[in-house]
Amino acid sequence: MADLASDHTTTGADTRVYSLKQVVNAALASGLPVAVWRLPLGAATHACISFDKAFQVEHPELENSPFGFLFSPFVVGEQPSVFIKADITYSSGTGLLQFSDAVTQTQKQEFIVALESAETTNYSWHLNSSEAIHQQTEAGFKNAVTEAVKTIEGGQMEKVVLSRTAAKPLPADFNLVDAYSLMLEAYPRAFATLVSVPGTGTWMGASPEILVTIDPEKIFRTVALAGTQPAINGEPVGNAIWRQKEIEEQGMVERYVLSCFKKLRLREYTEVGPRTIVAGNLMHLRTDFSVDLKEVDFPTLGTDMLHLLHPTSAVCGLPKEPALNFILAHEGYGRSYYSGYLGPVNSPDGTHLYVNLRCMQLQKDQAILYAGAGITAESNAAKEWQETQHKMQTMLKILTKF
Ligand SMILES: C=C(O[C@H]1C=CC=C(C(=O)O)[C@@H]1O)C(=O)O
Repeated sequence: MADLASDHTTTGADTRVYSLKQVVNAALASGLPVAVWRLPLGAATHACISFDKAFQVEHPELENSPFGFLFSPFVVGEQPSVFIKADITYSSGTGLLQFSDAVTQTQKQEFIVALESAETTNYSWHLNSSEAIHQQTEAGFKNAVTEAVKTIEGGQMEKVVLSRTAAKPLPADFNLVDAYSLMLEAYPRAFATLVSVPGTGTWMGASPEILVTIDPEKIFRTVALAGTQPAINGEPVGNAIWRQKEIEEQGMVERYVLSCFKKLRLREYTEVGPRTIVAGNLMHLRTDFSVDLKEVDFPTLGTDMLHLLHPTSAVCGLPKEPALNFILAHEGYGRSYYSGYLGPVNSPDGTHLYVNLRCMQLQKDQAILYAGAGITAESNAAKEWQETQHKMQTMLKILTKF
């Protein structure tokens, strides 16, 4: 282990090399909020830690935000949108920690002491203050799907995304950072996150769905993602055959993205797809949208699209309002941060907000897995239930590795 009594500068940088486990455990031991992320196909894992224990934002604004990590629920206002300001940053690429100018010498020294014992001890993660989560039964979920199909046939909406939870006991030797590392390996194409905030709780996930990203070259991106079928090992994605139901379901998400551009009177965008993509054990249809902000003068596009898009038709439905009301009335539980959004804002790699899918919430002794499925007039309740089971495999596979 590094010599902790010496060899660190008194300004921004600490010259010692740390492991991700040390950094996360030191944050947990110090009672601080921490977020960890790895971009799809990214080589390095990044983390940020805030000394502010409960920083909440009412209406996230991307353009003027300092560097930090945003964690927002499905229903804005039902849970807080948490912002983990990057007081301390870490990258596995260098193994170095960086302290922002806002960090005092005392805070820095205390954190360095916490790092000392952080490699070996298995610290407990931050828990949600109201741990009880209502479970949706198989019969309850299928009834909700049947009701949804009737409502769609009645013309009140075109599509609604219904979801459910499943509680799984944590294996005796479960370790938070080891689980995250297993997830990085298992899902190299996913946006892989671990967020742990005092009072808010701990979530881990491997999302396939961009909500809003703006890279350092000032390219804005979003996607329309929908339609699901199991990926067949070794089978080229080009051979995938999609039913009319999935094509229409994805088409609705695409139309919704286009309607948001239209609302903002933005015409200069690029649209590619839909194409088949692989996400873990599943395939989806995805259309990619991009806007070059160097050429289009629209400085607030990121924030404007974020608020228009969320919750997208991939997690809520179409039209948005009746679909949301249907979810709140029939889903039978609160989604909390599942199908909300999360990611770094104004990091050196830009802003990368993804939809919180293929995720689990870690309680003291169990994991709560979340998954949903898009319901249209063509939906069959048994198949939709099975689809949620397939989606839950993404996190289940990680739990069974212990
Ligand atoms: C709602 C989820 O997935 C969405 C994203 C892709 C495909 C979906 C679908 O085919 O239903 C969902 O809209 C989830 O993973 O819980």
